[in-house]
Amino acid sequence: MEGVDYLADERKKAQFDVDEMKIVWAGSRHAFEVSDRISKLVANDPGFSKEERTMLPRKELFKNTLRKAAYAWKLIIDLHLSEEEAEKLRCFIDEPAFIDAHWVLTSCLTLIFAYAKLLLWAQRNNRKGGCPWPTRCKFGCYAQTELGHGSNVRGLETTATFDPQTDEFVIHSPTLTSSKWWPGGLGKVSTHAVVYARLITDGKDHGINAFIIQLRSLEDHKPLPGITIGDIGTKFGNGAYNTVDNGVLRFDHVRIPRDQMLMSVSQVTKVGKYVQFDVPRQLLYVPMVDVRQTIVADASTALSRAVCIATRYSAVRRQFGSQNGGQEIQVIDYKTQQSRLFPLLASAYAFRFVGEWLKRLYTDVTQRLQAKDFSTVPEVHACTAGLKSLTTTATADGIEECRKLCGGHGYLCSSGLPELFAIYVPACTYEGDNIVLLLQVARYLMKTVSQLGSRKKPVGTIAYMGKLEHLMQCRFDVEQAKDWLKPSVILEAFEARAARMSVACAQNISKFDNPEEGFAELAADLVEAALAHCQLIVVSKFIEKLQQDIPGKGVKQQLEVLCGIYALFLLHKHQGDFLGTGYITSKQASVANEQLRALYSQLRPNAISLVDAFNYTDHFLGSILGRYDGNVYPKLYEAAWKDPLNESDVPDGFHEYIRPLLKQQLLQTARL
Ligand SMILES: CCCCCCCC/C=C\CCCCCCCC(=O)SCCNC(=O)CCNC(=O)[C@H](O)C(C)(C)COP(=O)(O)OP(=O)(O)OC[C@H]1O[C@@H](n2cnc3c(N)ncnc32)[C@H](O)[C@@H]1OP(=O)(O)O
Ligand SMILES: Cc1cc2nc3c(=O)[nH]c(=O)nc-3n(C[C@H](O)[C@H](O)[C@H](O)COP(=O)(O)OP(=O)(O)OC[C@H]3O[C@@H](n4cnc5c(N)ncnc54)[C@H](O)[C@@H]3O)c2cc1C
Repeated sequence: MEGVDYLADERKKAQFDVDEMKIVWAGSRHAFEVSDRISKLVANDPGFSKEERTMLPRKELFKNTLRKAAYAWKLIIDLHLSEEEAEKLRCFIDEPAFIDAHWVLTSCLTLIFAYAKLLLWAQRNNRKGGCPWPTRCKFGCYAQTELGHGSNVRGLETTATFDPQTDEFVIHSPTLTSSKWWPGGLGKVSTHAVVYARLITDGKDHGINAFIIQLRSLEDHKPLPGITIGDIGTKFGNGAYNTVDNGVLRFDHVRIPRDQMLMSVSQVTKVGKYVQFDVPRQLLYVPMVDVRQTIVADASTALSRAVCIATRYSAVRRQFGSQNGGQEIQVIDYKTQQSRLFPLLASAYAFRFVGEWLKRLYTDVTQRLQAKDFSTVPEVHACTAGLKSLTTTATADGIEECRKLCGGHGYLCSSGLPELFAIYVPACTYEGDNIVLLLQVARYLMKTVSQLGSRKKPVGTIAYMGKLEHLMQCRFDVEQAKDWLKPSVILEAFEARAARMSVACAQNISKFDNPEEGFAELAADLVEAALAHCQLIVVSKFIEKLQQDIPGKGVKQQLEVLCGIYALFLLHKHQGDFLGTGYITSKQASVANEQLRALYSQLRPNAISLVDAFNYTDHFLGSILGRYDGNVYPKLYEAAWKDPLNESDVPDGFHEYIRPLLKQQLLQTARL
C-alpha cells in the first residue's frame, strides 16, 4: 500500500482478529495462502491490467482477452501452477473468457470437463480406445441452448439420426429455432462442443442425448463442412461479458462416428438398437448440478466485492451534519445506509458458508454416483437449483444496491460496480432461469409433503418436514429482543414458516382435480414457498458453521452478529410470511426489528475490518471507490482525465456539428 491510509481510524476500531477472519473467509489457512499469493501475482503483473476494459471496442476487447488467456496459460506452465493455483489465477484475472471452458477441459476444473466427466461416467463400459473429448491443443464449449428453447431442455430440436449403413450419426438443425444459441466460447474459439440433440433411430425419437462434435479445423480454424458458426452479438454493459464469444451454431447433415455419443444413460449399438441403461434418465442433467454448485460458491465472491467497495466508500464519503466547521457525518453512520448495507455484508458471509457446505454435499453425491447410488440426486438437484436461484438473485440485486449506496460516483465505470453488475446479472439466467429453478424446488417440496404419511422419512435439508405436526402448531412464546439471538429460536421460526407455506400450497393444489393444473395456477405461491425453504437452508448452514470451533479473538462473536443480521433481516423483509403463517405476532416482529437495529450498531465499528477480511487486492476490486487506502477523490479526479474524450479540449465532430449550430445561434441572436 502506498501513501496515506484514509481508513486507518476505521481499522483501529476492529474488535476482532482480522487475520484469523481472513482464514475463515478463505476456508482454511492453506486456501488463504494460495489466494493471497496468486491474487498478488495477478495484481502486480501489468499483463493483467483491467483499466481500459470498459473503453475498448468489442473486437479489441476480445483480442485482449485472447492475449490474457494465452499469457495466463503460459504462466501456468512456466510456474508449474497446480490445479488449485490455476483456478485461483482464473478467478483473480477477473475476466470472463472462452478460456474458462478450456481450463475446465484440461485441468479438471472447467465447465466442459465438469459436464463431460459425468457424461462419460458410464461410457467406459461401451467404448474402447481414447476419449474423443479434446484434451490438448483444442477448445471446447457446451452447446445445449437453442434460439427457440433454453429452459425447456426436452423441447430442443437439433436431431442426431443414426445411420446403421455407415455407423454414424447425422447431426442436423431442421429449423431456424433449432440453431444453437448462447454457448460461451462457441462463437470464435471452440474447436469442439458437447452438443445436446434428439436421438433418432429407425424413425423413433428417444429424446435428448449428448454428443461430442468437432466444429472447426485444427489447421486453419475454419468451420468444418456443413457447420455454420458465429458470435451472437454485443451484450449488456461496457466490457463486461463481451469478452466472451457466446455463439450461434447450425448443422447441415453433419456426420460423426457412433462412439461420439456420450452414452451415460443409454446406448446405440452398431445395428442401431437403442438400449436404455438401468440408471435414472436424470443423470443426463447431473452436469448442470455441477456448474450450479460452482455458481453458488462464486456468488459470495461477487457480492463481497460489491459490499467491500460500498462499505469502504461509505466510510470515506461524508454528507451533512457539520458542526462548528467540523467534518460532516460519514454516510456509513446513517441508519438507513446501515440497514441497506449490513444485510448485504451478512449475506456475503452467509453465501460463503452455504457454498462450502454445498460443495461437500456435491462431492458426496459424485462419490455415490460412482457406487451407483442415486438416492440423493433429487435432494442435491433441489439444493443446487434453489441455492443457485437464491444466491444469484440476491447477489445481482445486492450489487445494484451497492451502486446506489455509492450515490452518483457509483454510476461511474471507475467505481467498478457497473461492470461487476453487467458481468454478474446473467447468472440469474444462465445455468437455469431462477424462477424455473425455484419451481423445481417447489416440485420437490410438494412431493415431500405428499409422501409424509408413507414410510419414507424425510432426511437432509428436508428433515424438518418430519416434525410437521409440531411445526404446524408451535407458537413463538418469548417477548424480549435478545431472545431473537438464540439459534434454536431463529431456526424454529424459519422451519415453521417454510413448512407452513409448503403445506398451504399442497392443500390448495389438492383442491384441483388435476394436480398439474393446480401447480400451474399456484406457481407464484410455490416460488415463495421454495424461497422460504432455501432461506432456511442458508440460515441453518450459517448456524451450523457457528457450532464449529472458530479460533481468533472476537471472530466467532462477529460471525454471530452477522448470522443474526442475516436471519433477522430476512424475517423483517418477509414479515408477511411469518405473520401470515401465524408463527409470530406483530409485537414479536417489532421486537425482532429492535434486535436487528442493535446488531447493526454492534457491527458498525467492525464494518471496514469485516470487508478487509475478504483480502481483495485493489486490482481485483477494480474500483476507485473501494481502494484499500480510501484515497478516493484525488484518484477519481485523475481517472477522469484518462477518458479518451479528454484527449483533446476540442472534441472530434466540433467543426461538423457544434460549430455550425453555434454560428446559427449567433446569427439568430444578432437578428434579435
Ligand atoms: C464458462 C466457463 C465456466 C467455468 C467454470 C465454472 C465456473 C462457473 C461460474 C461462473 C461461470 C458460468 C458461465 C455460464 C455457463 C452457462 C452455461 C449454461 O447456461 S448451459 C445451459 C443450462 N440450461 C439449463 O439450465 C436449462 C434449465 N432447464 C432444466 O434444467 C430442465 O429442463 C428442467 C429442470 C427445467 C426440467 O424440465 P422438465 O419438467 O421438462 O423436466 P424432465 O426432463 O421431464 O425431468 C424432470 C425430472 O428430472 C429431475 N431433474 C431435473 N433437472 C435435474 C438435474 N439437474 N439433476 C437431477 N435431476 C433433475 C426433476 O426433479 C424431475 O424429477 P421427477 O420426475 O420429479 O422425479
Ligand atoms: C451469459 C449467458 C451465457 C450462457 N451460456 C450458455 C452456454 O454456455 N451453453 C448453453 O447451452 N446455454 C448457455 N446460456 C443459455 C442459458 O442457459 C439460457 O438462456 C437459460 O437456461 C434460460 O433459458 P431461456 O433463455 O430459454 O429463457 P426462457 O425460458 O425463454 O425464459 C423467459 C421467461 O420465461 C419464464 N419461464 C420459462 N419457463 C417457465 C415456466 N415453466 N414457468 C414459469 N416461467 C417460465 C422465465 O422465468 C423467464 O422470465 C447462456 C445464457 C447467458 C445469458
